[in-house]
Amino acid sequence: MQSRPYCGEIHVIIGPMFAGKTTTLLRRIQAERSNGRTVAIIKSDKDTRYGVDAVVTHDGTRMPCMALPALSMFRERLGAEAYDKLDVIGLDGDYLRRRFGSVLDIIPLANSVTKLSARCELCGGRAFFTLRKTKEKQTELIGGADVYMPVCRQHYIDGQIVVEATRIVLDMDRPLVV
Ligand SMILES: Nc1ncnc2c1ncn2[C@@H]1O[C@H](COP(=O)(O)OP(=O)(O)O)[C@@H](O)[C@H]1O
Ligand SMILES: Cc1cn([C@H]2C[C@H](O)[C@@H](COP(=O)(O)O)O2)c(=O)[nH]c1=O
Repeated sequence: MQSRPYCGEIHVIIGPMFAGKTTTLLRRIQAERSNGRTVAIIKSDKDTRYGVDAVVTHDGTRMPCMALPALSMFRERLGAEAYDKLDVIGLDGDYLRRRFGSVLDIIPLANSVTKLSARCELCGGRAFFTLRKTKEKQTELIGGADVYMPVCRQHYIDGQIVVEATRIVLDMDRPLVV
């Protein structure tokens, strides 16, 4: 009797910044390696925050990785047969709580989805969202605690009002260019 081909697993971890997505991933990798498995680590080459060729947590734990311009290139680099278990991590929402990147597209294909929370920097409660502290408006803005903070629902709403008011005031102070 022919055995069925192994068809792999996909596990997704989402959540706001500082929720421990990278920490969880690095722990899983460590556990897989301890079990004698070979693990490839891939990240977007846009993420240059704490180094180009390493995945780094916000508290400084790091592991070397391959940085690719598009994550879908991992098939070209490693071969479609090279993996049987895929752990994917990413932000589910941007600073305006809109879907971010393509991690949500993988959910219908996944075996498991874990949404982590961080600690709200304003009240210590569970933080589900990422607040941008600066006035930049573009969706993609690489940064860490200098630009972003995790917040609970209440402080997200309060924070958006404060950030928007600050933006208006700063824009009023800008010299008029004619
Ligand atoms: N407000 C916060 N809530 C939770 N963790 C925080 C916060 N600020 C800093 N950290 C640090 O960030 C670490 C999580 O970082 P990391 O795993 O890189 O998160 P993620 O990949 O989800 O952004 C925590 O272990 C903690 O040391
Ligand atoms: C909310 C938000 C985040 N980003 C960027 C900022 C960081 O470089 C990454 C998230 O990294 P983490 O490992 O989850 O901490 O994404 C962005 O470009 N736009 C946003 O709205």
